[in-house]
Amino acid sequence: MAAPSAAQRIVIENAAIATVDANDTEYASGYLVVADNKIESIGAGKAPEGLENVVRRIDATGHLITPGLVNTHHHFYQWITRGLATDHNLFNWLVALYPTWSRIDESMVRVAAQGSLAMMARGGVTTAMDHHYVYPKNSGDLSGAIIGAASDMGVRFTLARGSMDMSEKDGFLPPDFAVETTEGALAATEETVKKFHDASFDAMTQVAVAPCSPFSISTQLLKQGAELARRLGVRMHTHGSETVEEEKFCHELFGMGPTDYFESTGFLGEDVWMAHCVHMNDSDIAAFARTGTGVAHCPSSNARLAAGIARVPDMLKAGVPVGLGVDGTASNESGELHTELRNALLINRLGAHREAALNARQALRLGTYGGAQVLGRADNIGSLEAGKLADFVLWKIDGLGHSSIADPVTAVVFGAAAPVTASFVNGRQIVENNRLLFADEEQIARDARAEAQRLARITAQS
Ligand SMILES: Nc1nc2[nH]c(O)nc2c(=O)[nH]1
Repeated sequence: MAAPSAAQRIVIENAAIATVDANDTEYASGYLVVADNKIESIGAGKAPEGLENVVRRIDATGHLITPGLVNTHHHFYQWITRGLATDHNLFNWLVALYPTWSRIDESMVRVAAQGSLAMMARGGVTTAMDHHYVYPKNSGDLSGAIIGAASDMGVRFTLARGSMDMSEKDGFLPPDFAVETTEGALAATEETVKKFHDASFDAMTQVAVAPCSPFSISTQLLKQGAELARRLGVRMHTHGSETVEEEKFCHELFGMGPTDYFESTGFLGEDVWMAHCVHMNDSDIAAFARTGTGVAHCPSSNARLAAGIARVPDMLKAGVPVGLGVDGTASNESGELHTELRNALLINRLGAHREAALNARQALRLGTYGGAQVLGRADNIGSLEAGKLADFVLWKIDGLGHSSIADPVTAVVFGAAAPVTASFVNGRQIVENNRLLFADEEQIARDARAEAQRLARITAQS
């Protein structure tokens, strides 16, 4: 029998390190040793001597190393419908955009996924997710195109296979032509999980069951979606409590608020994370804490759509797992996650808790470990600890934007978006000096423009 090949090591030294472990351990000058796709050791000072099979040494002087950022809510297809309906609230924004979104096809979705992923990855995202809920008839293999784009770029990825089965004719929001049948959506979701979901420790692709929102889905889809997810052992995701209009809709149709409605369908639990959660009262937050339901906090999108300010400090105090989300880029045109750390901190300080709402380290935790928690991956990513997967970022903090800020974490969270000198996923470098190593940004930009124009033309002709 052939001897197992020895692990290949990468040694990184002389960096400030924020591990985001349970004790928030930090090193003013430390080292990180990667062996194959895992962190082998991490600590203060220089790396241990005598390591074998060291294939690369990096002198990270002038950098902060953090866990890779984890994005917990997005809609990639919206990359080709950015900058539209810019002065709308959620409901009239959705009504304005559904007719365009209902005309997407596989080629458009592939390019939109590449654009969304590229924008995040070059800014330090190592784990991404896409809540894709628009599946027009005969539009091709949309889920396959999205997953292929993430895999090509080397980004760890969760596809939340979304669905909508209720429309205007039922008194719901989407136009009739934009929705699937309940049975069709459930069958396609099951097929997607069986084809793509990987449950292993170092999985690069996972799939979640993700009916869209209370005003676009039936109670049956929520209940059967929850049953399906639990039968297959995968996570569940949806939008909830985003706006006052949604709250009113739920009270009028279901006789209760969104959180009680979700709980009545089985759609709360440790295996669920929900986007937005802006309009939550004390009992809603307590229900999330009691059931272990996670939250994807999307501060920029909530501001763009005038939704409100989520009560993140109260959620954290109650023990609710909270991560950060870019949200779709039709409601957050920047498409970056690293700026959401700063926006989460600043926007939450406009709420009841003022300057005590969040600090820099809590913001970093939301964007890393918190994200890993809500995606169900806190055992393998989200903090820098021996045995965890080697997903991490080297932020350059000795340049113009940051060198005069003494504290490295404050520099990265409060300061301008810090340049990413290197980003690693699963022990493999995917970004160097803010450039993607496995994608051509200029080509993606050209393709995205062409596909955005093609979609606008098709919509105008329909
Ligand atoms: N911010 C967003 N909220 C949503 N609700 C829903 O049903 N779709 C969306 C969306 O695309 N963005």
